[in-house]
Amino acid sequence: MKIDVVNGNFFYASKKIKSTAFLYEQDINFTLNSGEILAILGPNGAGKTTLLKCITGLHPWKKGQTLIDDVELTTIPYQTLWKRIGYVPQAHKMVFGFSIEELVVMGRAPYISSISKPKAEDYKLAYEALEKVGIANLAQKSCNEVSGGELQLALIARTLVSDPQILILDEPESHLDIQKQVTILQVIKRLAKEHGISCIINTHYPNHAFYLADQVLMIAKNQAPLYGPVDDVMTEQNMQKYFQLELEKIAYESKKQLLFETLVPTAFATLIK
Ligand SMILES: Nc1ncnc2c1ncn2[C@@H]1O[C@H](COP(=O)(O)OP(=O)(O)OP(=O)(O)O)[C@@H](O)[C@H]1O
Repeated sequence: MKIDVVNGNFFYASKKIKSTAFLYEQDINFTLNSGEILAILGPNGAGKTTLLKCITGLHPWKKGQTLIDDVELTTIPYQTLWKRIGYVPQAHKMVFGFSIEELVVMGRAPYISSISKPKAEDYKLAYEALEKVGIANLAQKSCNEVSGGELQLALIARTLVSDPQILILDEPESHLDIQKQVTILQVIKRLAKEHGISCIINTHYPNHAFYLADQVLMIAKNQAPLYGPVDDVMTEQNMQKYFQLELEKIAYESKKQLLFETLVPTAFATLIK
């Protein structure tokens, strides 16, 4: 599915917070086609999580709009919308009284009527989703007995089980060991490239944007949002400006073929000395 954000901007306002200063220095605009991956990068507090919530309508835009296949998101019925969108929030260690399998089956909710129970087919799909993220062996464990990373993988499986056409992930790799990070990145890339799912991912790892993304949206306080193809946006100059950190781009080559690029903080060199 195609997602457009057109002139989007937002501010938090409540009885306590009177300010109506926009969070983003300039309005957010981007287009993401079916099967494309957009990585959102930015320092802590730049507004990445807020942006995902605005894109999905969880926080209504104060200005601008989200279009799904050219239809204004707010006009799409709630249940139809959440069959299309899978949203994986940042993982927190939550206390659930459920097993991992039950947690994942709950992802089928948009397909199950409020008076029915999940059927054998729903459990089969849940098991397949758990296999996809590599934790089918934990199906019968209680959510309280697994690690933060394992719970994160279960939350991703819960999203996959509803067969979304758009996948929105808020720092899905943040609690995962390096092997599981690679698994998750491979799963996301496969879902996009083989199943045509459009993915938006918040990440603190520039390397993951290099590996995964077709496009990058870079945001930071008091900086205009930058949006475009990975190589155009993720330059040493832009990273320094948006993250206040000097980085050097290094190419990883094999047999004179560029396999991927990585950004290394130059400060590491002085730490080693
Ligand atoms: N519910 C809220 N009410 C008021 N302000 C909020 C609320 N949630 C977030 N903020 C503020 O909005 C700004 C952006 O927060 P957000 O969580 O979107 O940033 P982020 O880029 O996702 O950060 P991080 O990388 O640390 O997860 C921050 O200054 C934050 O303090």
